[in-house]
Amino acid sequence: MKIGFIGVGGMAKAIIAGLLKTKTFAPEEIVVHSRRAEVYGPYAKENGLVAAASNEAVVTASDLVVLAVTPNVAQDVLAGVQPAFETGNHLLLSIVAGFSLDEIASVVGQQVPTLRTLPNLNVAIGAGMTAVAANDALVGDDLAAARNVFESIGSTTALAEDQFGVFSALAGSSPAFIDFFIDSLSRAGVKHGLSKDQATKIAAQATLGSAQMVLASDQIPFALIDQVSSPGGSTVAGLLAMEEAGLMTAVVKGIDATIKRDAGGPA
Ligand SMILES: NC(=O)C1=CN([C@@H]2O[C@H](COP(=O)(O)OP(=O)(O)OC[C@H]3O[C@@H](n4cnc5c(N)ncnc54)[C@H](OP(=O)(O)O)[C@@H]3O)[C@@H](O)[C@H]2O)C=CC1
Ligand SMILES: O=C(O)[C@@H]1CCC=N1
Repeated sequence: MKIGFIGVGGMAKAIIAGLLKTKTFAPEEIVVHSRRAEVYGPYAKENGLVAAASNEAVVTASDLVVLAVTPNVAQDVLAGVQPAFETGNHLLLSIVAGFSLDEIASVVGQQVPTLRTLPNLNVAIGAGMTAVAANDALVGDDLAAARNVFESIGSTTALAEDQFGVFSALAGSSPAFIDFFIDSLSRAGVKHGLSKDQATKIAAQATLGSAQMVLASDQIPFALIDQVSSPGGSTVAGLLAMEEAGLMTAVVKGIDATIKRDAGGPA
C-alpha cells in the first residue's frame, strides 16, 4: 500500500514523521510532491521517500492520497489532479481546514471515496488527535484503511462536519495555545531564577502529567483542581490571581476567534 502527499509543509511532514516513527509505512511507500522542487526534493531525499514529478503523479503512484496544501489553493490543486482519480483506484484524504466533503465532491465527484480529516501537530510523535468524516463512497476496508492512517499516529474521533470548526480550535490549533501556556509557566520560572531549559522541562512534564491525569481519572478537571488546592494554601492564591487576570475568559475568547477565522471570518 502506498500513501502520497500533495503538499509537504509543516502538517504533512508531521504526519509523515509519525507514520515513519510508528512504521505504519516504509519510506519507499511514501510519495511526495509540492509546489517547489527545491523544498520537496531535498526533504524526500533526506528521508528516503519517493519524489513525484507532479501532483498528478502523486495520485497515480498512490493508493491513499493526502491533500495537504493550504486552504486558499486547495480547490485549484484538487481540480488539477481530478482526472487521475477517474480510474477509481485511489482514496482521497484531505487535511485542509474548512474544506467540506461537498466542496471536495464538487471538484472530484461524489464517487471518489473521501475522508475529511483535521489532525494536529502531535501526530509527529504518535500522540495526535484527529477528527474524521467519511463520504458515502468510503466504506468497509477502504474506510478502515483511511482511518488507520491517523489511528496509527494518535487517536481519532468521527465527527459531524458542522463540528469541525470547534474541533479545529480545541485540537488542531490548541497545541499552539498549550505551548503558549507552557512557555508562560516556564517564563515565570525564569523570573524566579530557574534556567529557561530547566523551567521548560518542568512546565512541560507538569502539563503532560496533568493531561494524563484528566484522561485516566473519572473526575472532571475542577475536582482535580480542588485536590491540588490545599485550604489556605498557595495554589488557591495562584488560581484566584490568574482568574482576576481573566485566564478562563481569555481562553474562551481565543477559541471564539479561532472558530470565527476557521469559518472564513476576517484575520
Ligand atoms: N499546521 C497545522 O497544525 C494544521 C494544518 N492543517 C491543514 O493542513 C494544510 C497544510 O497546512 P500547513 O502544513 O500548516 O501549511 P504549509 O504552508 O506549511 O504547507 C503548505 C504546502 O502546500 C504546498 N503547496 C502550495 N501550493 C501547491 C501546489 N500548487 N501544488 C502542490 N503543493 C502546493 C506547499 O509547497 P511548497 O512549500 O513547495 O511551496 C507546502 O508544502 C492546510 O490546509 C491546513 O488547514 C490541518 C490541521 C492542523
Ligand atoms: O492555523 C491553521 O489554520 C491550521 C488549522 C488548525 C491548525 N492549523
